[in-house]
Amino acid sequence: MEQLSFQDAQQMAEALRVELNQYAVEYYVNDQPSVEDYVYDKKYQKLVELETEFPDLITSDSPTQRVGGKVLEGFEKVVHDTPLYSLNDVFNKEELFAFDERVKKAVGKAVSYCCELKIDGLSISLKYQEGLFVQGATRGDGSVGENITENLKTVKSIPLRLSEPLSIEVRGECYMPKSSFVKLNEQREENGKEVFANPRNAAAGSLRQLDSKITAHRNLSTFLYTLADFGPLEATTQDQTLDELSRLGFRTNQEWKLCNTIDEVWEYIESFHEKRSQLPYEIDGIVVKVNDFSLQDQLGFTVKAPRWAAAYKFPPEEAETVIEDIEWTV
Ligand SMILES: NC(=O)c1cc2c(=O)c3cc(F)ccc3oc2nc1N
Repeated sequence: MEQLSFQDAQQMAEALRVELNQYAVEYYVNDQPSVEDYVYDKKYQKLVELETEFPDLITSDSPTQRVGGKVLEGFEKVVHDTPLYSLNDVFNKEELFAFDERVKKAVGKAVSYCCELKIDGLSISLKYQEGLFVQGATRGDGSVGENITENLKTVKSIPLRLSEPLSIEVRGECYMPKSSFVKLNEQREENGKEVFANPRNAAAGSLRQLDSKITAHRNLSTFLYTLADFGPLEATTQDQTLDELSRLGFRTNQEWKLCNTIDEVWEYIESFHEKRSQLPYEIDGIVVKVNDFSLQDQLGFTVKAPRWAAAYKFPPEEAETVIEDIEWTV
């Protein structure tokens, strides 16, 4: 390549970064790629050449920073600014309706609920300073988690830079798609390694890697659902929050539904109980949340969980009964 001035290289690198990050949002966040892989790969290679020749060009949001870096000795602890609570489970229609009765009694009126698929992954917390991803952590015990920033940087659906220079904290679920889980276990079986029992364990094992280069190959994804530190954002309901997260470049699960009665909630639950096995990711139920934040504040939390939410749990999916090829003695 002809000798480039630093300024020219800097302009080219910035343009390539913007273009490549946009392609990545289309592919990994919106599942709607606009270019073929080879177009991405060629431009990516060009950026790698520029960054190799001019290392000072490398920025924290460059797509080249997603391949994983140094191997850690261990994970630092992270004290969460606000706790990551767990959810109260309900297991049948009666318990769900009893939850609704408690809510109506406490707030003195019927409320709308935002219903979301309950993704069977790991809770994560992501912090951004002036729009840049600065820290990712596990839930841990709810108050103290592990700093897994290096690993989460390799998760392609997590934006390294937001569409606005905001300082916020968001929370959601990191999971492994069913198809990636099957492929990973096939590889492990071929290499004589122990297979993972389910996608949740596979995701957990992939996020607990001290070598983020391994995490980078596990094809993890995310669905974000909560703003923990709103910064300047003013969402006042859960459905607005989901729209805001999406606008900022986060991957959100689009199956959510605003239900104005508990009967609608029940219909939604029944519909997804049927569709569950066709989803490309595992869910273990439906999360039912009082939609209005002022009502959530009125309801508050118990020691371990919000009073304004319930997790309707599905029974464990019947494992496909695989009849092994029985070796018939000849
Ligand atoms: N697994 C999930 O897909 C999921 C999980 C939670 C929570 O764990 C959760 C915990 C809280 F204290 C409050 C809201 C929550 O909302 C949630 N929403 C979701 N969609």
